[in-house]
Amino acid sequence: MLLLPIYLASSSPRRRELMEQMGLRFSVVSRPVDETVDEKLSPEEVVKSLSARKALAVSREIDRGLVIGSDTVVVWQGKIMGKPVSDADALDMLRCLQGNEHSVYSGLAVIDASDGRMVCTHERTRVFFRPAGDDELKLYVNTGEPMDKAGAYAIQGRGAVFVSGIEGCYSNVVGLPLFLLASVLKDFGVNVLGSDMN
Ligand SMILES: Cc1cn([C@H]2C[C@H](O)[C@@H](COP(=O)(O)OP(=O)(O)OP(=O)(O)O)O2)c(=O)[nH]c1=O
Repeated sequence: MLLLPIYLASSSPRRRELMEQMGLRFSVVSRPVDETVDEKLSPEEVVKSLSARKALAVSREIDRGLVIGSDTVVVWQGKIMGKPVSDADALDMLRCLQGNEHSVYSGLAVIDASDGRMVCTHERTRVFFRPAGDDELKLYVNTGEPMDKAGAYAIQGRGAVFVSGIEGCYSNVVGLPLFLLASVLKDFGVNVLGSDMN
């Protein structure tokens, strides 16, 4: 039987590493998408909509295979934070997050390119930051790590020094909820732990 190719529709090195952690054979194919969203959408609607757009942009170009798209945002007191646009923006985000709890939402869209069937879902993780002063936050911004991360931190990097705890899925915070991905892939006939592994 021909194995179904799997495509990760993402330019994120974190998502690629998380996919590798699952032992899946896959290709990375990322296409630019319009990331503007209606401000009235809830966080889960935002991440699901953007995940679907990313996966669709790739699935349109192929005849066969499963395409995975994902999007991650940080939500603090109802405010959706994407990636910071400047160091000052990163510092503003971190000032909000320190000493507080926030949620990380990741969307997950999987499309079977052969028939267009799509499963689109999301996961939420609560994250708790200890209090931190401006001196420390500025030092962190100066590392450069916050710049391509939603909410201006990386739990898998030095940003971990601020994280006093989480409730929920860890890989969801890094950018791809792996237990959810495994469960959705099963719906499409791919068993991550099974002998039919790609
Ligand atoms: C909160 C958090 C986010 N992130 C990252 C994951 C995502 O790469 C990024 C959120 O940006 P996204 O827009 O979700 O993804 P991306 O632009 O990096 O990649 P693509 O759209 O091509 O898939 O933030 C971390 O790496 N660690 C964290 O702790």
